[in-house]
Amino acid sequence: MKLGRSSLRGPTQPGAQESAAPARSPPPHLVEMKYIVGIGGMTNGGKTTLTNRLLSALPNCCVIHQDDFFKPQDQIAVGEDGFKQWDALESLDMEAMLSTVQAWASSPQKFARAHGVSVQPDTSDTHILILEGFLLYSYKPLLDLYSRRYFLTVPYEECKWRRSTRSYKVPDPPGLFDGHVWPMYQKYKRQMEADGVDVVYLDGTRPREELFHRVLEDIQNALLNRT
Ligand SMILES: Nc1ncnc2c1ncn2[C@@H]1O[C@H](COP(=O)(O)OP(=O)(O)OP(=O)(O)O)[C@@H](O)[C@H]1O
Ligand SMILES: NC(=O)c1ccc[n+]([C@@H]2O[C@H](CO)[C@@H](O)[C@H]2O)c1
Repeated sequence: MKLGRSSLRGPTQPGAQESAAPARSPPPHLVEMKYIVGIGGMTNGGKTTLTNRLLSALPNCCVIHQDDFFKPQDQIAVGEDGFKQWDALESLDMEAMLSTVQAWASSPQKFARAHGVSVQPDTSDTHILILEGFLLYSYKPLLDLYSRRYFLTVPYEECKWRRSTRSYKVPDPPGLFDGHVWPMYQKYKRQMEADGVDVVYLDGTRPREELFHRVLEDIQNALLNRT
């Protein structure tokens, strides 16, 4: 199933636009609005922090974390840089991630219920899905599905320092940041820019609350204007 942006919206009543009457837009309260937001960007840019704040503020909002789609460790190749290629797109099962997004799109209500998200009756025509991850805009089949693509960045030194404070399921071996993580980040970002992907850059060194309010207001405006 190919999900274009337009196919993510439509009348809630099948056939509503098929009558012989002159084509008219259904009244706003009958239009189901599906809105996919990407919270992407570099490792330790603050994606999870921002995502969690948005989740608690937005109605009918589900999340899919890209990190949940890492392949098992024994399937991660060792590259020419001498490191296991955790930061390569091939280390993620992106087909499975796409299927999960499609499951949400085909029935956001069912998806929300299955994931313990309560659906608010007064806003039930609006459904939001946040995709959170470090390589959201490098997998072509997902690219057109986003209504908004955010991209968090922090300077090299800040990123390296934040990363050194974290412990991942598989701990970083010495030298991983400079030998693999940072070069891969630069490679994918360059490619994204060369492909002309339209992203909204966010400065991840700004205070958490500022980032949250900026993105929340942006999403709320887009929902109001249905853009
Ligand atoms: N706006 C901010 N200002 C300062 N520190 C922040 C900010 N946002 C997040 N942090 C801190 O930076 C670190 C990384 O944050 P977070 O886990 O949200 O990033 P991430 O992009 O999801 O990382 P990754 O996906 O690589 O694990 C955490 O220690 C977090 O507390
Ligand atoms: N979640 C994991 O299984 C895992 C294992 C090894 C490395 N990582 C790192 O996660 C970051 C993205 O959030 C990448 O920079 C990976 O290096 C994750």
